[in-house]
Amino acid sequence: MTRDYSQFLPPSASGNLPRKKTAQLEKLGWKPFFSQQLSLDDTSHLSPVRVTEVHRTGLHVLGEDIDTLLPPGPEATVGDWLLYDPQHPASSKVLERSSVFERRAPGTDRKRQLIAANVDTVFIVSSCNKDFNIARLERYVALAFEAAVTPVILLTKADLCDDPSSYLARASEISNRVLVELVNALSAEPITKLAPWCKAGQTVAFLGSSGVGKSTLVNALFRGGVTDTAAIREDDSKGRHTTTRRQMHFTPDGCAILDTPGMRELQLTNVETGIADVFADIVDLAGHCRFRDCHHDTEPGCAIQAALDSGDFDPARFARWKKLAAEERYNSSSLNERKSAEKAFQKMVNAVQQKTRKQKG
Ligand SMILES: Nc1nc2c(ncn2[C@@H]2O[C@H](COP(=O)(O)OP(=O)(O)OP(=O)(O)O)[C@@H](O)[C@H]2O)c(=O)[nH]1
Ligand SMILES: [Zn+2]
Repeated sequence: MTRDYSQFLPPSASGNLPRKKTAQLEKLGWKPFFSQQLSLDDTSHLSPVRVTEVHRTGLHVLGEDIDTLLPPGPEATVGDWLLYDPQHPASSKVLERSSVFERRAPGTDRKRQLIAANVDTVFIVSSCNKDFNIARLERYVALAFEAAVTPVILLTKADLCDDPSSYLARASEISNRVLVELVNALSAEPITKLAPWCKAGQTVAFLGSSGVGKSTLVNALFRGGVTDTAAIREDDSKGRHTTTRRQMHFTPDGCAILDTPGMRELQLTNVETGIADVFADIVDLAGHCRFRDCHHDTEPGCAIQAALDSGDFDPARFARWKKLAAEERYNSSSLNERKSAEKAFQKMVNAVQQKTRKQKG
């Protein structure tokens, strides 16, 4: 009798899927990270599929010879990988994500909203003009770090600027973990400059303010031939027409570009570790302050104040870190926490006003 020992062996990079199947999935962005999550039992009756669009009526998924709409059920977003169960499509399992962009919904319960999953690289786009803002770039880099996505900063409109190298120098100081590229998005440059991150099987996304050139860059990657960006009209469950945009496109090079409305509106919430990564040097220093809850203002034994005094530290960068960290605390706090903070503040204002009145009277 031949025994099957395979279940005792560590999962292989290609998992338990046949080579032909893997090759098809790799075009959609399949990686060893996902195959390693599959058991033999899974692959016997389930198929990996990737979510390319989220509709009110369900999830549009692509896989090996699969192009279908799953009914609502799995808590998934664009870019997610699911194990499609043809018998019970609504209970298809979501595979663990290699990265995820998410945000907290406004309101009391602050429910988590998934924006995009399994993105490999995010291009943070700004222009060599008055759009350029270090604080904003730092915020986007923190978001990327928090999502576990590699950020690359692209500075567009280099062709319209007299001294692009000064912008390059300033952006390069943000973090030694982030590469910065100058680019003229209207030329052929994007194809060559972005090529290292836009290979077949890679998934990329773009972040940046309006007008910085995101669409122009995407168009360049499609060699001007984006065919499926146009709005698609579909019927929702009540037979009404709704307009949606295709949210994942594949370039001629086979790179997936993830473009969801949510990505464009991303705010800074729950990015505490991302901020700590961007400002790792400051966080390191703060660890040397005498008090664990040091505010780095006037406390004795403050390592940050000492570094600022000695001129080792850029005070503007320190100020940006303080602002970003405070904003993050505010955005991530619950509505109740905010209300009680506002109440406490109002109480203090009232007390001060009363005291002033008494002094006057
Ligand atoms: N000269 C020059 N013009 C550029 C460059 N990048 C973008 N533009 C122009 O800037 C304008 C805005 O570019 P878009 O690509 O629409 O900007 P966007 O970031 O997609 O903007 P939203 O769609 O509002 O988010 C367009 O007129 C582009 O032609 C560049 O590198 N050089
Ligand atoms: Zn301190």
